Amino acid sequence: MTPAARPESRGNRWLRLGLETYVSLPLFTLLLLGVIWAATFHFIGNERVAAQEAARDSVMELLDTYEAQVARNLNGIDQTLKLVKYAAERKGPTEALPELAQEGLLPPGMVFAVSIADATGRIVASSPDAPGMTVAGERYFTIHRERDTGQPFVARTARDRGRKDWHIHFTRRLNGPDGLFAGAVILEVDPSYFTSGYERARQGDQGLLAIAGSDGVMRSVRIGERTSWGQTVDLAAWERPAAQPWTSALDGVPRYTATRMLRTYGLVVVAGLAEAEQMAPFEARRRTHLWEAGVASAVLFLVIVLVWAWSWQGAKARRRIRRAQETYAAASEANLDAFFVLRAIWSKGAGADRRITDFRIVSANSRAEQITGLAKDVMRNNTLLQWLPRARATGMFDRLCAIMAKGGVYQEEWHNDMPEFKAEWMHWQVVGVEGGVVAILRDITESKRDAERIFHMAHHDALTGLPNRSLIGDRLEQSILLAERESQQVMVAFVDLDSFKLVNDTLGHTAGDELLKTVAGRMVDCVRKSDTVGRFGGDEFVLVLPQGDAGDADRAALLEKILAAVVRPVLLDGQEVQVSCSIGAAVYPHDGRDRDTLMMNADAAMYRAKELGKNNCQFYAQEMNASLEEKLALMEGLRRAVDDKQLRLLYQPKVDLASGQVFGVEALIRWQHPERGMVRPDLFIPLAEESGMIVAIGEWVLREACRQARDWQDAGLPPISMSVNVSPRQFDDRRLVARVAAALAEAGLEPGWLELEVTESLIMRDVQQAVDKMRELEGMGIALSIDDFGTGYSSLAALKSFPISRLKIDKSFVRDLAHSADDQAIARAIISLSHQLQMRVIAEGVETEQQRAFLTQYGCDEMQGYLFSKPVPPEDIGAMLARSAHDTKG
Ligand SMILES: Nc1nc2c(ncn2[C@@H]2O[C@@H]3COP(=O)(O)O[C@H]4[C@@H](O)[C@H](n5cnc6c(=O)[nH]c(N)nc65)O[C@@H]4COP(=O)(O)O[C@H]3[C@H]2O)c(=O)[nH]1
Repeated sequence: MTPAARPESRGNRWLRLGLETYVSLPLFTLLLLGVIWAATFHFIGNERVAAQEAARDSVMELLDTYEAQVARNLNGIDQTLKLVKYAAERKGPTEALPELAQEGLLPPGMVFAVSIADATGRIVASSPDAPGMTVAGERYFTIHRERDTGQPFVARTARDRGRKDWHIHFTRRLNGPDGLFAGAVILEVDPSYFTSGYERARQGDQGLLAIAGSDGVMRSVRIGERTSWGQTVDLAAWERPAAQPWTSALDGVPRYTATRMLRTYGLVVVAGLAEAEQMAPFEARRRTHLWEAGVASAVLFLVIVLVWAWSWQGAKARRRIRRAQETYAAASEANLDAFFVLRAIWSKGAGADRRITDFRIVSANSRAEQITGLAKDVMRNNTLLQWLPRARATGMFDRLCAIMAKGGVYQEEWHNDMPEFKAEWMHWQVVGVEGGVVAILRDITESKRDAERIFHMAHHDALTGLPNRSLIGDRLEQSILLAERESQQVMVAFVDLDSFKLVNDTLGHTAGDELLKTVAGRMVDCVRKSDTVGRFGGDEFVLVLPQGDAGDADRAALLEKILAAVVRPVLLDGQEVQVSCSIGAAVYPHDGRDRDTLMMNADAAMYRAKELGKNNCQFYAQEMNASLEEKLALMEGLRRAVDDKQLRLLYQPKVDLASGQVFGVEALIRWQHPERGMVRPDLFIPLAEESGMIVAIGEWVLREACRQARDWQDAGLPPISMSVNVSPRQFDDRRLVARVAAALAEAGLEPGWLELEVTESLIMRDVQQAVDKMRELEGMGIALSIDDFGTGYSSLAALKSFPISRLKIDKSFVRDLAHSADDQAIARAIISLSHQLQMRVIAEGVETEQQRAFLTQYGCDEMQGYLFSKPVPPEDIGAMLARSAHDTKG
């Protein structure tokens, strides 16, 4: 690994490239080949020069020898001519030859023929004999006759008439005693006589020996084994210095040639050596040298190719490594992670004694600088233990040694407590590499904090900061596991605030939130730190209380404490508010062995507490579940009831007390359950209200009731008012007015025949909102009445502002009217109040004559109850109205 690399300069790049073997080797090879071939050609050149030199020397040597030989021969011939001339001049031509022959002074007749011609050209004596021949026409005879040069004459090679063979004629003039021309001495010589000294061993097959006349005509030429004559040549050309071989017209063979003039005889001797033959040894050596250089080059080339291939592979591998290093350096610089490359420092010794004593920081990137606050150079001069003295104590050093020994990748999240690092949480990734480790470090403090924040948000309630549903579940599970291991108990308590909704609705959500926070704080104060108080949602809290071996009494005491804490008044917006709570508890392992069972049972117990009048706590008992299960089953069935047309409406007549006439009916719902038969509304309406299904059910009731009222009218029955109950959730529905209008429109019923009954507690939750909505309905022509009047806490002021046309005395006051003075007083008060507020008053649940009598006596306007009729199917009402109409007519 290398530290972050700076970009390499162009000069350095070329230098590095030049130093690469795969580049320098071919260059060196070219150089070497150049040297080999230059040396070879130089050597060959030298040898050529030497060979040419030798050839020139040889030809000169040959010429010297040949010249001497020819000169000797010519001198011999001339001596003979002179001798014959002398003898002929002294003794006469005929005497001279026999005398000389007798004395053995004539040359052998095989080679030479000697003749003497007289002044007329007739041969007068000859040896060997050639009688009757004349040479008067020969050129040499003419020359001698015309002039006495005192010199011999050499004629061209020719044939005599007397002799068939070709000869060279050497002649001298004969003078008479008077000094006048007396004839000529003629010596004929075979032309090959002058070239017989040709040595094959020395001159080869194409060597040349020749004698030419100064007239340029060859007297005798020998090339190899062949002798010829008579060719005319340009002697001036032949006389050139023998430096360069040249090609004569004789046979077209290039030769080194040399000539020399023999002035006495007017002859030129020529020696020549064929270039090809002279240079043959050199050519052989040249080929050998070229072959040797070629082989040496090939071997060199082969070796170099192998070395080059090897070095190219090496260079490629090095380039790959360099690129990897550059990439690593660039990547590590650009990386958001800190990189450290550490190389192990080993102790001296061998085998088991040898161990890692420290790590040297070889390389680090810029991010490492940021996370450590140390410059890279400072880090690189450090070892791990110098830099992090606590690395050994914290186990970091040993772990690095182990990773290096094992190899592979090791990673962990690490809560840092070393001041050398500027991050609280780090993610370490350590990779074991050859000779050390690479540590990659990432600052994860922010993400850790985010995760913690998210975890807290996901597991805690935003309002109170208490654990939420999911964390409560976890805590309960943990507590159960612990309790299981240690044979202990865990109590789960469901706490539901009573009347919280009322506070929320009357004082607003801010006050409601404040109340929840206060109550939560009080509950937390009541329990131990190890207990969990969580908010389940809305006004529901859950407590998880590991109990050890506490008994029922202890548990009850704790829950009572919580009840007391919650019920203490709370100051909200300067107003003192008091809420109670209902608590249901279930205990592990008795009431359930798992989380869900315990929760469900605690919930059931809480419902029982509610049923039992609130502000109390209940421990789970098995039978509670039965009603809960039934409730769940009913809820499930109710979902299908509307679609499956299982709902019915019964109608209970309302009677005018003064006239006894039916003036209206109240629509009362029934659920025709497929298995349970007719289910009463007080069993399922609260469930529908709780689940929200009341909105859909209420809409169905409205439409069905309006349709029925219209049907009766269409049947010609006297029009009556139709009362429909509106539940709190239905009343809160933003679209209530629209739904009512739609139901009326759909049925074609005039709004004046519809009356909506709302409960007293409903309109008292948010008086202003209720007034607004009621005014809207009233504006449409719909009548409104207050149901169950007397059970709530209506303020007179509020009551005055409602557009109400009728108050209904709750049947709980009617029931004991005969015996209870209180109920009588209440009934009287309600009647009186209604009248004062210009409202009509109706009593419900009238079963007896006494009740009717009392009500009539105190001015109650209308009544409704079994005394007149129970709720009945629509056809009964139809019959009832038909009857009433008939009676009236009658
Ligand atoms: N003991 C006795 N009871 C009498 C007498 N005369 C009438 N009743 C009963 O008193 C209840 C009067 O209705 P409610 O006070 O509005 O009380 C209703 C009403 O609050 C609710 N309810 C019924 N139908 C509907 C509906 O369509 N919508 C809504 N939201 N609630 C309904 O269910 C409650 C109970 O309804 P029901 O069981 O039909 O019970 C009816 C009726 O059958 C009598 O002389 N003696």
